[in-house]
Amino acid sequence: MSDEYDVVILGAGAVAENVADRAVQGGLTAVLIESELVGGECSYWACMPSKALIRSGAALRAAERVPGAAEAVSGGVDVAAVLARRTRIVHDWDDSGQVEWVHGAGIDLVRGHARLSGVKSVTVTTSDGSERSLTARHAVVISTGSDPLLPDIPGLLEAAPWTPREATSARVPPKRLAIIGGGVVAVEMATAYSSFGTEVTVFARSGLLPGQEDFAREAVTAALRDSGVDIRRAAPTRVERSGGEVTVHSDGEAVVADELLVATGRVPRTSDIGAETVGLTPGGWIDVDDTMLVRGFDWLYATGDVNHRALLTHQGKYQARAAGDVIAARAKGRTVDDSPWGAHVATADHRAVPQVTFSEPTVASVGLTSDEARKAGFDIRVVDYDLGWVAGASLQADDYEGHARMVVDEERKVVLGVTFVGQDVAEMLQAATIAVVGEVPLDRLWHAVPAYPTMNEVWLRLLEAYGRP
Ligand SMILES: Cc1cc2nc3c(=O)[nH]c(=O)nc-3n(C[C@H](O)[C@H](O)[C@H](O)COP(=O)(O)OP(=O)(O)OC[C@H]3O[C@@H](n4cnc5c(N)ncnc54)[C@H](O)[C@@H]3O)c2cc1C
Ligand SMILES: NC(=O)c1ccc[n+]([C@@H]2O[C@H](COP(=O)([O-])OP(=O)(O)OC[C@H]3O[C@@H](n4cnc5c(N)ncnc54)[C@H](O)[C@@H]3O)[C@@H](O)[C@H]2O)c1
Repeated sequence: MSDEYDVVILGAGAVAENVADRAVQGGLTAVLIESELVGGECSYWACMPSKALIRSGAALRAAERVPGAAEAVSGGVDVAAVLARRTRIVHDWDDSGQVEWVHGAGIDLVRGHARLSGVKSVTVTTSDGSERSLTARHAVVISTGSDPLLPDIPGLLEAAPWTPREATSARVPPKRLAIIGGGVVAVEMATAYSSFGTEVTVFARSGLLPGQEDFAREAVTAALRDSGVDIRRAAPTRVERSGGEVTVHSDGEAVVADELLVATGRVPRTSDIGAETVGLTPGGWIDVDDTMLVRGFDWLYATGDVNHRALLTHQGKYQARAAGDVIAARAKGRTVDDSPWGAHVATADHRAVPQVTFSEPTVASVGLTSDEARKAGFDIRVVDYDLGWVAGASLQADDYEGHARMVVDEERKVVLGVTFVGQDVAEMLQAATIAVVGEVPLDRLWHAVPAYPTMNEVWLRLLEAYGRP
């Protein structure tokens, strides 16, 4: 293996893999450096295992809502089978399949901890303590992801709390689980663990899913409470562990649990990457332009969680495609298209980020919420429709409950954002993303006919509710 590559990439998560792939397809050589598992957080401790923990409960409840199938449901989820499926989905935390893909794609892989060591220079410390220097001819890419944020609560660290890693890789569910945080991780893990019969208490100081439309937040909160989850709008003030039990103090009350999950956000994995050797601040998020070039550099890029643009795998991979392509274009002297929505920029990060929270009901949203659109100065009209009134939804489940909202830019008559809440709405999101990114005028959307009887007919109802422009 050479010590000089066109592109040297710190990390080999899903995002880094895509940078390398695009760079190689653009005619460059690339090496990934990984200290843990190739595939990163998403494959082994985040997106994939968390959804595996949720899916069985969702499938069971979907069956219970359809007479004819409901009668065949004779119990709750088989927890051992759910956990076994989760373990299969993460390949028992073995990355050999991903390593095979890396080699098949013509990418080199070095195992070890990578640190920047000057301009276009990276030093790798391998597991036996030896060091190896790698030099980049064109670009170095930081794709080291993020770590869980542990808030400064007295007693928290001593109580050995779970981070999302322990929650998604647990071999046995606890009888009682307390969760600090009200974001996506907290909501999804409360959904999963309550389906296992665990008694769940959530401490969410700003309520659940801040940043989402209020109707979505309320629907998820009500449904979790209905399924027995204790949701408290409070921040813990003190935590203590004694033996097998952990006590969380808040508002003069104490909640006792067997495990405590901290899901209060993320910090950048940049404290030990040699950031100081190139003038960056260790432990800080890395500020990039729309081509993922770190501001102030012409050879250093940052993609994925570490640049703090949108902490989602799909957005990170989108940034990676832009970065891999632009690195190749710059290296080969080809034309760079960095105008908005060009081939070499991640414009969608600003106003068209899709996200699905796999709760019950599921929340699928893209673009601006009504609040965000107003704050951004748009003249908007908000169009709401009850998903339960759509014929396709009434077939999907008896007494289907759900809601759809479309936020319209009145000046240009285009969709700025969409939120769906309900069972099985995740797969409906891509149409909304296309409408938002494509800035499809409403009068043209009328010609995008949804098939009958599917839940996508909500598009027709939203357009009718808006009125033909
Ligand atoms: C519980 C949970 C569920 C989630 N679910 C979803 C979801 O459903 N959908 C979604 O889109 N997003 C989800 N996310 C977010 C998603 O996991 C992240 O956005 C994504 O993993 C970021 O990818 P990345 O490649 O930037 O970082 P990572 O996946 O963290 O990859 C970084 C890699 O770099 C390696 N590394 C770090 N430092 C070094 C170093 N110095 N030297 C060598 N290697 C290094 C790490 O070992 C790691 O493999 C979830 C997050 C959590 C916590
Ligand atoms: N399905 C998905 O797309 C998915 C799933 C999981 C995670 N993710 C991503 O992973 C990232 C991390 O998720 P997350 O849920 O950890 O972070 P988050 O930033 O989404 O939510 C953190 C929450 O914790 C609350 N909080 C912070 N400190 C607190 C305290 N001391 N006491 C009580 N509450 C406190 C905040 O108010 C906030 O609601 C997010 O960016 C998310 O988008 C995505």
